[in-house]
Order: sequence, then C-alpha cells, then structure tokens
Amino acid sequence: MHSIASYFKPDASGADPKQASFIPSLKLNDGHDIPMLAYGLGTKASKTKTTKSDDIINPTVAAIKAGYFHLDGAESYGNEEELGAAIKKSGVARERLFVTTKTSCREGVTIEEAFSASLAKLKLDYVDLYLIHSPFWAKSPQDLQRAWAEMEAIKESGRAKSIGVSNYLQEHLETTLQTARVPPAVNQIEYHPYLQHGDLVDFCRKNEIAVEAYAPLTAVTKATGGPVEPIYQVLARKYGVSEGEIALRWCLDQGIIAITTSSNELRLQTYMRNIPAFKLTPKEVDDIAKAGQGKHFRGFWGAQFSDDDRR
Ligand SMILES: NC(=O)c1ccc[n+]([C@@H]2O[C@H](COP(=O)([O-])OP(=O)(O)OC[C@H]3O[C@@H](n4cnc5c(N)ncnc54)[C@H](O)[C@@H]3O)[C@@H](O)[C@H]2O)c1
Ligand SMILES: OCCc1c[nH]c2ccccc12
Repeated sequence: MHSIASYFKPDASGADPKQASFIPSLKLNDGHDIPMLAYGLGTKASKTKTTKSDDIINPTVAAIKAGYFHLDGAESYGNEEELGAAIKKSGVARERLFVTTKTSCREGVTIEEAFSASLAKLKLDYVDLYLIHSPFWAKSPQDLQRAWAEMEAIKESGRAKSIGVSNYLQEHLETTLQTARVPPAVNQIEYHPYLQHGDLVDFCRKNEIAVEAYAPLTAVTKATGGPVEPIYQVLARKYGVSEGEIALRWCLDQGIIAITTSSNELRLQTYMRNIPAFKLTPKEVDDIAKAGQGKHFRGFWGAQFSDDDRR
C-alpha cells in the first residue's frame, strides 16, 4: 500500500519562503518520491500556445514560484520548449523539481527517438517521470508490451527516474504486467467524483501503481450542478476554503496525486496555501464518493472508451 511518506517543502531558491507550502509526497513503487499536487501544461496552457510562448512560460514560472514543483507536460501538448524555458527562468534548482513528460507512441517513431526529442526540447538531461500517454494507438496486446520494454530501457539508462502509463484500463495494465520487468510506477487517469472508474483504482493500489488524477476539478468546472455540489459547499464552509480545494483534497486524502492547472496566479497561490492546511475525514471522502456515483461525466478521450466504462 502507498503511504504519504514525506512532505515536500519548497526551498528558498525560487519559491516564496513565506508560503507555508508543505505538499505531501507519495513514495512510488521504485522508491522515488512524487509531490501530490502538480501543475499541468496540457489543456488550458496548451490552448494559449497560438498567441506567444510567453503565455506558457510566464504562468509556468509563476506556478513554480508559488511552490508547484511537480510539472506535468507531454510531447503532444507542444510546449516542452516553454516548460524547459520556465524551469530555467524560475531559478529553482533542477533537483528540487519533479518533471513529467509523455510519449504519444506515434507510428514510425520509436519511444527512444520521442524521448530524446523531448529531453532536447526541455533542455534537461533527465525527467522524473516518463509516461505512455494512452494505450489507444496499440493494435494488439504485444504492441503495449513492446512499448513498455522500450520504456524500461529508458529507465535503465537513468534518463527517466520513474516510468508509467496514462489512460490505462485494467486490461491494459494486466497486459503490460504480464511481461514487465519493472512495473509502471503511475497510471495517470481522469479522476473526479463523476468518473471513479469502478475497480481500476483498487487494482492500481493492489499492484502498487500510484494513481494520478487529471481533471480533478471537473465537478466545479465542466460538470456543475451535480450531486456532489451540496457536499462540496458544506465542506467548503466548514474548512473555510473553496469548492475546488475540497475537490483537490478529496484526491489527496485517498492517496491520489492531483494534477491541476490555471493561469490565475492568485488561485494557484491560494491552493498552495490552503491545500496543506486541512484534511477531509474518511467519512467526508466517502460521502463525496457515494454522491458522485449518481452522475457520470468524462471530459477527455471520450471516443476511445466504450459504454462499458460508464462507472
Ligand atoms: N494524461 C492525459 O490524457 C491528460 C488529460 C487531461 C489533462 N491532463 C493533465 O492534467 C492537467 C490538468 O487537467 P485539467 O485542466 O482538466 O484540470 P482541472 O480539473 O484542474 O481543471 C483546470 C481548469 O479549470 C479552470 N479552473 C480552475 N479553478 C476553477 C474554478 N474555481 N472555477 C472555474 N474554473 C476553474 C482552470 O482555469 C483550468 O482551465 C493538464 O494540464 C494536463 O497536464 C492529462
Ligand atoms: O493529456 C490531455 C489530453 C491531450 C492529449 N493530447 C493533447 C494535446 C493538447 C492538449 C491536450 C491533449
């Protein structure tokens, strides 16, 4: 089982030392620590790409300075150069950061080639976590097993400290585990009260695969008016925080890493200050989970999942 092993404290090299930013970390199955709150460069951040690269770099620098030392990027977001530039501009020591990127497993490009290109864009000599972005490109179980063997070779080279997957269902994980020498450290999935994925999270826990939640704010952003809303409202009043902070804490209090994003610096700073300062009770976590069963919502990769996944 995972435990919240240590507390991640930004140092004074870039983050504001006045901020009480103690974001918990989780111990991965390979022994590395992962900060449980991350800043994502997909979705909103990549949409602004069409204007200027500064529109990606500056909010990312602000996020790092606010204490978001876990940064979630991807080859397909098209902004690894900006992520690398923001890391440099932040002045925070590389070893204090936890940098993730992902491979799209494009046809005709080896994962090694994609990874080398990502490192070059990031101007880094290693990433903390490298993920297969999704299993949907694979035409056979063997495709997934071969891709995982390529990921293992990258980990062995030391240029990715941890390796994992994203958007994998239990069947994809089982296929991968059949031939894996190193199990995935992480499965990054859309996760919020309206998409709890049946037994998938328990399967990950049993196999010591950490779960990362993307789109954790869905119930207060894209799927408002649902059954968890009154509970979020009561708990937000009780703890003196926003409903978004209840949504993020709901992940953390289940041992699930939350990846959020915003270009609103004040909102990011407030999250960083408030999230470590309160905790939901097990009953509150359970109440949200139970209420969430009353609605289904998926914001990403919809066409790739069958109706069987409506759990
Ligand atoms: N692996 C994948 O396939 C995958 C898919 C989606 C996202 N991701 C990663 O996860 C990150 C976060 O995903 P997300 O953007 O869906 O997460 P999220 O649920 O945190 O939503 C963030 C969005 O909500 C808005 N927001 C924040 N607080 C709000 C509030 N109180 N009211 C209204 N709007 C508010 C933000 O401006 C932003 O656009 C991405 O940047 C990316 O790095 C990965
Ligand atoms: O990971 C978020 C979903 C996603 C996959 N590829 C992308 C490219 C740009 C923005 C989001 C995505």
